[in-house]
Amino acid sequence: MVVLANPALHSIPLVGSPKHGARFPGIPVVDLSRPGAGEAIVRACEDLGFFKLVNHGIPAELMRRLEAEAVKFFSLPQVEKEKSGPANPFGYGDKRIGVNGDVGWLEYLLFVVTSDPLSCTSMTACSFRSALSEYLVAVRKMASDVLRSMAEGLKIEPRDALSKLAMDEHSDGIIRLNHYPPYPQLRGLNRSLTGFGEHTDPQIISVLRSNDSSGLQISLEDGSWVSVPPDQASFFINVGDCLQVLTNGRFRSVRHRVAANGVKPRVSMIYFFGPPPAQRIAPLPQLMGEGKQSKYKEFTWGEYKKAAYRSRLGDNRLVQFEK
Ligand SMILES: C=C1C[C@]23C[C@@]1(O)CC[C@H]2[C@@]12CC[C@H](O)[C@@](C)(C(=O)O1)[C@H]2[C@@H]3C(=O)O
Ligand SMILES: O=C(O)CCC(=O)C(=O)O
Ligand SMILES: [Fe+2]
Repeated sequence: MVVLANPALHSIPLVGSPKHGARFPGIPVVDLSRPGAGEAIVRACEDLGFFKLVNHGIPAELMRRLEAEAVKFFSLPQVEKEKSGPANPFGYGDKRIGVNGDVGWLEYLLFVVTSDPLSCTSMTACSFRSALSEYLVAVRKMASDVLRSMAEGLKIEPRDALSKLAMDEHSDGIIRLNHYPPYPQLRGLNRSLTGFGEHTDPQIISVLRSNDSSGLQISLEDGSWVSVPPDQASFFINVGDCLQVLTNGRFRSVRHRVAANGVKPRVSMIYFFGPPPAQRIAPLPQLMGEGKQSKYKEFTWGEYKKAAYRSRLGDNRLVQFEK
């Protein structure tokens, strides 16, 4: 493993660019406004656990406003930003991800989404809070549409079987704003710095939007990595560990990572939709044929999350819950 010998970087590993697999047909694109969206979502979640969403109905202005507020925050002097930290796990974080020794070339803000989104961000400016609050409301509505459409594609009733887990008033939502700063010393090296190391997201789905800077990569079933071309007008949806369990392994919780190219800063915003802490996570009975056994032991989201927060970023967190 190559690491940059700069103590300020906490030995952040370098990553090369993935070679495009000749047989990879590209990231699936789902048009949420079209009648066949449900089937397309199911196909993408089975094949990759990941897809790009277009015609999602979220005004570009909402995304641009939140991005501009995030950029304004990340441009503050370090001492100012650190007044909102350290992330434990919520707040401002710099290079350290979680509390178990993971590091990456990024800084971030992590907030819990409460039923009153404004109260969770008392540490940020008023304009930031209102941009965030409007964004959260819009993304919630869109994620609910995506999960309903997914249920339709899976042919399960009721159609809110999935969306109600993510949209309940006690659902455990998190919003994360990531900033991967430039790193001029990388120029000419043809390498990137690990921005966010490889991992799966523990929740049901994650809804990601970024600026037009590359870096996100996903892992295919054969273990190879492919780059996701950025698209600031679209959203990217990740299947998380919970959704893999809810579908008894039919959907793939996608392994992904971010390689910080060091040239153009990347700014991303990810809304993680988790179920309520007391929610039992088990395959949906509607998806279990007669006599079919669950591949997983029973657990609640609260139990899973506790175990997840004790793990390292790259660990396979589901393995200890497999039968
Ligand atoms: C190393 C860690 C950071 C993380 C909590 C964990 O112990 C393992 C899961 C990590 C992750 C990945 C997806 C999301 O970014 C995140 C907020 C989450 O729910 O699980 C992070 C956690 C974090 O940064 O606190
Ligand atoms: O910043 C990104 O583009 C993705 C980060 C990510 O995967 C995460 O925060 O869980
Ligand atoms: Fe992630």
